[in-house]
Parts: sequence; C-alpha cells; structure tokens
Amino acid sequence: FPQNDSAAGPSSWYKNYPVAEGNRQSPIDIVPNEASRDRDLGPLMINYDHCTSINISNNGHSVVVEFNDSDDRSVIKGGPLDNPYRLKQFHFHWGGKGHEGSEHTVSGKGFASELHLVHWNAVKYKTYGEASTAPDGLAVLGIFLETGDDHRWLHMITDVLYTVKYKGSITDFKGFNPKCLLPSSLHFWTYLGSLTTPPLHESVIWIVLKEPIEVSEKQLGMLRMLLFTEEEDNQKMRMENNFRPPQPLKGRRVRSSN
Ligand SMILES: NS(=O)(=O)c1ccc2o/c(=N\O)[nH]c2c1
Ligand SMILES: [Zn+2]
Repeated sequence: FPQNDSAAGPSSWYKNYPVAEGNRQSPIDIVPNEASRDRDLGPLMINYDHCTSINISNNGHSVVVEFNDSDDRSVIKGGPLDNPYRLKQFHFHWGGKGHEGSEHTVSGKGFASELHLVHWNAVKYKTYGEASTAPDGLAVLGIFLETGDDHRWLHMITDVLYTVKYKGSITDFKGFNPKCLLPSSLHFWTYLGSLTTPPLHESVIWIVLKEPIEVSEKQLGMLRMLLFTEEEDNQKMRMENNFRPPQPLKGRRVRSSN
C-alpha cells in the first residue's frame, strides 16, 4: 500500500508476485450494462445464523474479524457457487478523509469503503490454505460502504477498534454476526478474480453486491485511527488508502444476478 517506501505499493507488487500481471486479477471496474444476465445464476443463499466470531485483529493491512470455520455453521451457497463456502474472516478497505477507498468501482465510480467476507470451499479442499491457491478455492462477498447515516451495527466494530490500533494487536471478539452488515438486496455481479493483496492468488470467485450499505463519516473516521505500524514504532502511520486500484479485465465476463 502507498506507504512511505513506494516499494510496498500495489504498482510494485509484480516484482515479488509476478501473478500481479496475471489474467484474472482483482479488483476490477464493473460496467453494469456490459455484464450479462445469466438465467442459470440462482439466488445467493447466506446462512450466518450460527456463526461464531472469535477475534478482531490488525494485521498491518486491515482490521480483520476471524470466525470458527471448523464446520459448516456459516456458509454461503447458490449464485455462481457449486458448493457451500465456509466463512473464514471479514475485513475492510478504505480511503483517506473525503477520498474514495473501495477496491471495485462501478462505471468508474468508487465508494468510501468496501467490506470483504472471505469464504473457502471446504467440500473440495481440506484447509483454507490449500483452498486459497485453488482456482475455485475462495468466494469473497464484496459489499460497498457509502457515507450517509450511522450504521447501527457497525458500532459493534468501531467501538473496539481502539483495542487493535497497532499492527499485530488482537482481541477477543465473540458473538458478532455479520448478517447485520448485509444490505437489503442480495442482487450481485460475479466474476473470476484474485486476492487483492499479496500473494494475489487467482483463487477467488468474486460476488459483489449491487446495493451499498450506509455508514457515517464518523464511523469511517474510526477506521482511519488504526495504524499500519507496530506499537514500538516511533513513526506512527495512519491506516488509510489500503485498497488496490482496478486491474485489467483481460476478456473476462462479468455476470449479473437476475
Ligand atoms: N482483499 S481480499 O481479496 O478479500 C483477500 C482475502 C484474503 C487474503 O489473504 C491474504 N493473504 O493471506 N490476502 C488476502 C486478500
Ligand atoms: Zn479485501
């Protein structure tokens, strides 16, 4: 990300991760009227009822909430997916004050932030690690955040961010159900892509919801109080603009739910 040494930014990831210039990189700019409506794209089914969050942490790139993925208690299925995919973690990408921060864009328009719910194919693969390198190993549900009213449930997360201010910090975070972060409509675009941060594995079936959720500028500001740096670093670097810009489509088809 554009930290002080440009060697760490997205534009130089190809040096250590040649796949950065691959044929199915993410994010992309989604152009709605170029997306094809696909009749055999069934509805997305999200079953988070018995999901169990475990902890919240700052990994130096984003704030991440991890889940117990030892069984099929929280899965998504349907849509473009041939199997149920287990929820593993969710995290956010955001910009700087008043700037865009989403990874995917829609007809060139960015949003203030983007939430990624990361799931893995536990039917075909034994571990998340194995799935994360397989072409159909991961399914990431992307949800746009736009500024507006306070999000009544996002407070559960922003209220504890002070406990994970520094890179490497982690705190218990139990009983959070991300169902409360979903918009009312599950209409989506879907395409084959990749992780948007190193190692950039081309292992993600992307499902991007069309309807954004609303969060307040104040809540977004709480994300920006996180730091990229560790507690002992005397140089404090605010965590912001942790998004990769859109990558070439390279002939890929983007499909739209009905
Ligand atoms: N930003 S993203 O594509 O959702 C994503 C999801 C899971 C990931 O794991 C990673 N390294 O182990 N990078 C990463 C990016
Ligand atoms: Zn992400």
